[in-house]
Amino acid sequence: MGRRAKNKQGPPQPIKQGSLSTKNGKRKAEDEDSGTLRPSKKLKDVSNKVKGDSTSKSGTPNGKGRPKKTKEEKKGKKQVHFDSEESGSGWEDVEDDKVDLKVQAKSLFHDSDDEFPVLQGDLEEFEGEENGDYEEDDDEPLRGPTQEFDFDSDEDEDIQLISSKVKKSKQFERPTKIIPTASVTSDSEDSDEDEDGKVTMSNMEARSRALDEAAAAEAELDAEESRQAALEAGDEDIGIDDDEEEVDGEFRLPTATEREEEKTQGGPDVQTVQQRMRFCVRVLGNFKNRSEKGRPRTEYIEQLISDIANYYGYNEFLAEKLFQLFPVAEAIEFFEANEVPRPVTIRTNTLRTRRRDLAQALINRGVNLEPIGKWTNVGLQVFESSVPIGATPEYLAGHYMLQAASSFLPVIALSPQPNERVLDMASAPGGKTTHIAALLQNTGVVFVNDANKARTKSLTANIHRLGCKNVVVCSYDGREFPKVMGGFDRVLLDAPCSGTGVISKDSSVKVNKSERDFTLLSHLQKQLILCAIDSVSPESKTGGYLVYSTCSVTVDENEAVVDYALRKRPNVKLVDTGLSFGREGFTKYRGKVFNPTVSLTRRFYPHVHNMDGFFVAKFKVERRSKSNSATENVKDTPMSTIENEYKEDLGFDPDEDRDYIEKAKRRQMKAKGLRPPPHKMPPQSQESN
Ligand SMILES: C[S@@+](CC[C@H](N)C(=O)[O-])C[C@H]1O[C@@H](n2cnc3c(N)ncnc32)[C@H](O)[C@@H]1O
Repeated sequence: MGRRAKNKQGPPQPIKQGSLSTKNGKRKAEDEDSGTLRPSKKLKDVSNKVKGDSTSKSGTPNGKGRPKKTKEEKKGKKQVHFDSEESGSGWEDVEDDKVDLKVQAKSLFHDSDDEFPVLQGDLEEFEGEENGDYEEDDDEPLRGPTQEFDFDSDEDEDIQLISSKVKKSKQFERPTKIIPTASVTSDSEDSDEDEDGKVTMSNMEARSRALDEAAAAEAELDAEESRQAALEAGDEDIGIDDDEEEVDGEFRLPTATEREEEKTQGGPDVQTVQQRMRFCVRVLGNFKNRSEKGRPRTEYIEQLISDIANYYGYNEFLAEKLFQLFPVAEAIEFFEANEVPRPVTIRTNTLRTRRRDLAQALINRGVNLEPIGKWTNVGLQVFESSVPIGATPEYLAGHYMLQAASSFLPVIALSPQPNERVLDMASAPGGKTTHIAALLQNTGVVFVNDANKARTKSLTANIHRLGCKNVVVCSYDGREFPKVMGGFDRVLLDAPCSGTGVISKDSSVKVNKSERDFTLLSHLQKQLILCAIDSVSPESKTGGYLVYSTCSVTVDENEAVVDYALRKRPNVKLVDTGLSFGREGFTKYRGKVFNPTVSLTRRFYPHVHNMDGFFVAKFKVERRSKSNSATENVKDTPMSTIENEYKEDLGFDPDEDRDYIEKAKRRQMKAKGLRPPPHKMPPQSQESN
């Protein structure tokens, strides 16, 4: 067994243990119908990391990230409430003049912040309350801290202290926090043990946090270690207890005929699938010693992917795509983590208040919260609340934004400076926009754009609620933006994506994405990134940066796009994101080799960081030298030309398409009883004639 395997970090815990699972797969439905719980313990033992409170997984059949009522809730215990309305899958109603992508892309995209759009319909509840007072504050915003990194601040401890005083009598369970980094852990100021080393009421909080952090750092090391081991050995001994062998007993991989038979009988039962997954993971962990003679590795992998798809409710294509991102055992952890909601987090709006004051105000209302971690000085993690967190007077007064922790990352990487001119190219519903405006302290200007006009309504509402006064909202296709204006100090492209990082919030992704969707998305992202680069001013005195981000974990939407941009724009280079944690981007993936600097990009995973899956890349845009000015400015280039630039990479062959169109036209004419014109010979054949 791997040294660390015995000691592994627990799973990313949900806000309240026991309110898990957004399963919508077939197995889930069966479980619920039969009233039995999904017996996941065995699997968790295999991964030896994901040890969530499986017995309490009651699950929700519809997914959409809304946890089903837990036993605690039914008994009347408190839970976190959201009153914010969930928006649609996004990107509906985009003008259809670019039929090629826009039409096809409808409903392809996923918006990382869709879960927390502007509050609607709850205002009446608070009429005549503090709300009015806050409105007066609009013209005199409180200026909060503008730096994201403030490691000297003792604010975290203060908030914890306030929080712990209020919580004393409540006996709250302490779920695992969002995972901080090893570097943060080593810096930790929380080792404030009493001199005699005793645990006291005053140091308990800090000690438990320090333990969480140490465990988190350990988890990151574990993952790294197993990745390295897998790469080096070409085999993945994932450290399963040897006595597990006995539990497997005589279990063996079914033959192709047996699998066919199984299908005709309506598929295997959930126990069989579970046992088989566990078995395959074990065999693949030490293939030389555990595999059956004559059965190749691919057979085990095929079986495992098919069972994962079945068990977790994915289509096989996506199950395989996601499986391929990780070593075998870690893949299971990833799929498991997608069954658990991520922690509820809020971002303090420093234009209106300070985090300490906000924390105090919410604690007074019965909200149990803590600072997210040292990497942000504006984030709070909400554990429990007796009030709807999306409808408190503080929320309505714009003191905070309900925002996933991962969504802070691109803005931290962007690091806008006061008085700069910033573009947020795909911005609705505005989680990152309002964060940018706050970091600019309402100075400079933020142009915020979204191709979907309907979505700019919630964007505008958020901008007003949070008191951002330096924002100009517009609605263009981002691919046209360089033609509209340019010269920005910094640009954020939080690109439309497949949402494979936010499956715990929107489980429909599990079944509604096909290979073609990923091709189209990658195509659009490549077009957008070039336009985003060309919107940055290389002359900027303070900036000249682009941040590209997605809430997806696939390589096609991330490293492949970044690598493409590096090839097409020799005047840009990747730079450090400034984020103190996250895994390095892939520089090699399934036979593709990317620019080595792609390792500067960062990946975030639910099973590692207890955040939504996310990707962040930061570019520095430099002046074009004469030698590289061959690549025209997208701004001055017609869209048709820009699209042609992608031809070779995207596998679209216009000549081939022309032929298909021609054939289709001829068929149509024949069907109408018309005689099609004689078939035109392709130029080459004519020449050879
Ligand atoms: C991931 S979401 C952005 C989330 C936003 N940055 C936030 O933090 O709230 C992607 C957005 O891109 C928009 N979008 C899709 N295609 C676009 C295009 N061609 N140009 C500009 N925006 C586009 C979608 O309408 C969607 O709102």
